[in-house]
Amino acid sequence: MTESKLNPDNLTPPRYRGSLLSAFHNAIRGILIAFKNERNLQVQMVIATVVIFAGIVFELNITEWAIISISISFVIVTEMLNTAIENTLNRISLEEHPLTRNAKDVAAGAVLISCIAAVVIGCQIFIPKILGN
Ligand SMILES: Nc1ncnc2c1ncn2[C@@H]1O[C@H](COP(=O)(O)OP(=O)(O)OP(=O)(O)O)[C@@H](O)[C@H]1O
Repeated sequence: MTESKLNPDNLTPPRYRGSLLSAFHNAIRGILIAFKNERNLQVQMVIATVVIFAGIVFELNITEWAIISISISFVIVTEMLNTAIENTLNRISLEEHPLTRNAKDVAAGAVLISCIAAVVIGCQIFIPKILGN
């Protein structure tokens, strides 16, 4: 389908429009594909599991669990968006290009910021508990 034939009020090409159920199925597929193919996501999930286990051991309160949950989700979401951006750029062209480099580096930078924030939050929550304060 050419771009000119797309309805500006609904930019999804007709052949990809589906039910709510198929949208949910596609989203689950996206999550599974990302976790299967992205080593960084697998490492982040291992770290998240350790953090959740530590949260149980140190008996985090409801607010601390909320902050930890948001931090873990933030890292996973930025990593998945980074993967989506990388895939899109690679689909457009595998040729070296400074704009592709910038786009990939900016996306990777977003992941780095989310990881640093998660580490800082983890330290703020767990260090006082480890030190027994
Ligand atoms: N087509 C390209 N043109 C220019 N630079 C590129 C291109 N593809 C990748 N790069 C550079 O190489 C880096 C790594 O890109 P790549 O697509 O291999 O990501 P990756 O190593 O799989 O990253 P991640 O670990 O986040 O999945 C990019 O951040 C960018 O600096």
